[in-house]
Amino acid sequence: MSHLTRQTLRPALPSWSSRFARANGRIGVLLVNLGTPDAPGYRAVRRYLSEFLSDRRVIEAHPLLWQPLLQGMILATRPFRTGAAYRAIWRNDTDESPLRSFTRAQATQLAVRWPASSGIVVDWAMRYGRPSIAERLETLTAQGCDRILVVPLYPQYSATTTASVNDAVFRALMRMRRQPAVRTTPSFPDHPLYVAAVAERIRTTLGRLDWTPELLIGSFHGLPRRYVQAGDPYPAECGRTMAALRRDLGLSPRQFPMTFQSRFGRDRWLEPATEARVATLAARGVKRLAVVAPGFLADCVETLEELGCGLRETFLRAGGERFCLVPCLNDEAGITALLDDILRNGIAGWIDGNTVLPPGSGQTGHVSPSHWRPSRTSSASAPAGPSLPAA
Ligand SMILES: C=CC1=C(C)c2cc3[nH]c(cc4nc(cc5[nH]c(cc1n2)c(C)c5CCC(=O)O)C(CCC(=O)O)=C4C)c(C)c3C=C
Ligand SMILES: [Fe+2]
Ligand SMILES: [Fe+2]
Repeated sequence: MSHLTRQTLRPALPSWSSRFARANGRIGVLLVNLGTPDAPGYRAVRRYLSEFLSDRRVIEAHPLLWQPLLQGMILATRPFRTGAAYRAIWRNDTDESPLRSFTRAQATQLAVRWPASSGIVVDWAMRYGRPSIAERLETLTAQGCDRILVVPLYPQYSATTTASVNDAVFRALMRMRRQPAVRTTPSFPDHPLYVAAVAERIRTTLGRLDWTPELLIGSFHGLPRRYVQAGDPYPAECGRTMAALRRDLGLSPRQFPMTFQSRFGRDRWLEPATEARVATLAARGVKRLAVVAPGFLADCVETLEELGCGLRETFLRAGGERFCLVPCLNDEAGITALLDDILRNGIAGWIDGNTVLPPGSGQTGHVSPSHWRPSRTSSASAPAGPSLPAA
């Protein structure tokens, strides 16, 4: 049974010694979100946007055509507008963007369930900006992680997000002589714990209001339509999330429609567009509106500024009277339970119960207690929904 030996508690080794004296046999878990600038000023935002919008998964144009446009006109102007949006939501207490604070908090809370003494090291990274995926993979391997689970924090798969994270991981591995074994986790658009956590967030938030929304909108980040025509399953996965949430909340598509926000550039993007739909609803006499953004696991500039400020203003200006933005899961207990389940599924065969198996032990091992597997149908239950008028 020596191969089942539990990892002993070891403090992180100082970097000079870890290079030479590796504590092998650990499992690394790397949570990855999109990324965010280091500061809301022009230079930091420009640097971030330049990295983000140079990703060929995000902008599918030939660099010879795209780079002159990006480095010229777009990065000369866009950072002012984007920087103003970040300034409006910047956390002055910690001097960072909410996305970074919440992503760190999600990793910290998961690490409480899986402390270093379990043989599992939980860490986090950003696809664009810092901490980078390459840097955190180096750190994890230096801490003795010879198996690494990468968890892209996107419930719905898109090549622009999930695949881009995986690209960056494997690009970083290309520079390593001694690579860890790596697994990446699939999207989870109707994972019961995800659906239950978002539905609960909606119920609690709307339950605290002293008014009743006439309509709840589910707004997802948009995507150019041609990416979908080329095979990106993103809108279908958003649809699965909406179907599961509607089931859980007992709402119809009319009471809880799906929209897409954040058009960028001249291409046609997914429709209906959140902003246009909200303006139309207000013009048709809807006075009380609630919005939730289920595709974002953490509040960020897209939710807090674009929806919480911009969309609110659009609605009120067009005749709306009450507006509520449901917060993302952020650091709620529900997200820790979800990430814990994703982790357990992801490392199946690498641990037995809560004991880390040594690499190459040939043990299948098992983890409990997850019963979720990616599927086309949700098994979410259907407790009472928020009180919205009938469709
Ligand atoms: C062509 C451009 C873009 C595509 C495609 C795209 C897809 C996409 N993005 C997210 C999640 C987030 N995007 C965020 C910000 C953001 N996104 C774009 C452009 C595209 N996104 C830009 C230019 C920006 C910066 C803000 C702005 O200038 O408008 C964020 C917020 C990050 C933060 O720090 O708060 C998130 C999160 C998804 C899920 C997605 C595809 C499905
Ligand atoms: Fe985006
Ligand atoms: Fe946006």
